[in-house]
Amino acid sequence: MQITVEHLTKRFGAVCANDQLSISFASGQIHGVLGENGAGKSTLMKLLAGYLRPDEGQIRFNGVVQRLRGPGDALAAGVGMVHQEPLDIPAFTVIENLLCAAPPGVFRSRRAAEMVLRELSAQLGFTVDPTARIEQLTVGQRQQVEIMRLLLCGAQVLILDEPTTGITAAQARALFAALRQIAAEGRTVLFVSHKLEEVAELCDTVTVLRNGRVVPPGQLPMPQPQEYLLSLMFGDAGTASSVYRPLPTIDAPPVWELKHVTVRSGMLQLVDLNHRFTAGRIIGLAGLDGSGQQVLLRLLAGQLVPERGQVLVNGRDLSGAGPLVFRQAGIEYLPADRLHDGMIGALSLTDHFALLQRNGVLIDRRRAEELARQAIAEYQIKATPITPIAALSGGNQQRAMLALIPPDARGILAEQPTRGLDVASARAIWSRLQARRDDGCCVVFASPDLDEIMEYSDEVIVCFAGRIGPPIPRALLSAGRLAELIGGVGFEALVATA
Ligand SMILES: Nc1ncnc2c1ncn2[C@@H]1O[C@H](COP(=O)(O)OP(=O)(O)OP(=O)(O)O)[C@@H](O)[C@H]1O
Repeated sequence: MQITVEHLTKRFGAVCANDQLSISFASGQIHGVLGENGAGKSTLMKLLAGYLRPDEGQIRFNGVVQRLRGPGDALAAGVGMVHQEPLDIPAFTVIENLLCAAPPGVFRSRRAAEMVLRELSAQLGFTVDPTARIEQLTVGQRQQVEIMRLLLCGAQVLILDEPTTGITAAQARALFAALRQIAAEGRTVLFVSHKLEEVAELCDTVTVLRNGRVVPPGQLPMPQPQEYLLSLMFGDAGTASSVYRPLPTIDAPPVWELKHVTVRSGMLQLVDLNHRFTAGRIIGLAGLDGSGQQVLLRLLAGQLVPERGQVLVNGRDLSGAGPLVFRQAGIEYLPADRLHDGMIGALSLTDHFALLQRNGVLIDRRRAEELARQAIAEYQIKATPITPIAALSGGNQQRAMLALIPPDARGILAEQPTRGLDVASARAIWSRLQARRDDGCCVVFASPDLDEIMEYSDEVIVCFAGRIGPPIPRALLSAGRLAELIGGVGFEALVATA
């Protein structure tokens, strides 16, 4: 199905998120949509998928003008969208999600649905068990469920908003192969991303958005030179060099110390951990999805209680204490899922500062607003103090979450700190995290992106199949060696020499 938009415009108050866009996406192809955070990509996709209504302009599917009243209309017309944060029901199984979202009459019975799902999953090379509960799945598997749900509901156009965010390299490969198959069958794929390499690898065309407009006006065939696309996306900022600042050598005390700790989360158990996480360091946790990084982060945040052993925070034994006690001890946790676990989407930055006030039952609203204004200026957040957090772009949400960390924090735990962010926003986040490190904070982060691990860590800890390796100084590690360790090659020898 061909999608065409003409003079499409969407405003949010004073912000013109899509400004007179005119583009056409041909069927049977994969179309990349590139742009920095806040460029207007998600807005365009939500207009096409019926989640938003345009202020001006037209949307045509196969030449027919559409008046979409909601996502149901768009899907009935053949357009489905996979969101950055999957829109599934975690407590339901895969098959229950499929059944409750499908229009009436699509599946004859639960068994029929299960059979169709298994077939499609095998055909697309996915690894989804129809009887598993969504909350037990990885982000990558949840995305696979969403894609299959939309295809089974008849989508001829698949929109994917930052689909490789938070999934493993293997899942990304499976996704790309599936998308190529889907396009080869004549469907249209719109692939929204910040990652140039992915667009270069996968897409037949690219459309670059900047400040709500298409630059240059119209679609470009792929391949295009990377430098050219970067300059379209960011202007001069895109070609600036990395913000990595090496670490001065220091002899600092540990923020966290683990002594013979054993901890379990679901099926995964980390046994006999003995690690020190030193102040003034950035420590990257590398590993395949589900190798133990998240369990370790949650242990260090007080969200998981050890079965055995001691967790010392700034020298105090906090084994068995909960997250509140850890926060009071100066530990902050930045979850990957900013909107569900990190902040409250319906509340503004002012509301969040009000929630953090520690002065009894009275809220000093004026003070909260003042702090929100300061944070907006200092962290360059594109929002007002009263904009709901959910309305901010991913990069602005992440800046807001960082701005909420109190200045006296001693340890910051960041799960995928630049998840879904473009190059410029990622650099901004990293220069903030480095500033925190320079102030003596210990920053521990997990990322599926090996380049990010290599670029920003002072020390790297490899997690492999529930085992946590010793810290390796970044200077002693090459990208190739890291990739091998993540796959288990040489991991035993590394642990043995520690
Ligand atoms: N519901 C909303 N209310 C107010 N402003 C909004 C809303 N949705 C988007 N915006 C604003 O519109 C602009 C474009 O946002 P959009 O989410 O489309 O950008 P994006 O390119 O998808 O960014 P990202 O890559 O971070 O997801 C941003 O300035 C954003 O803050």
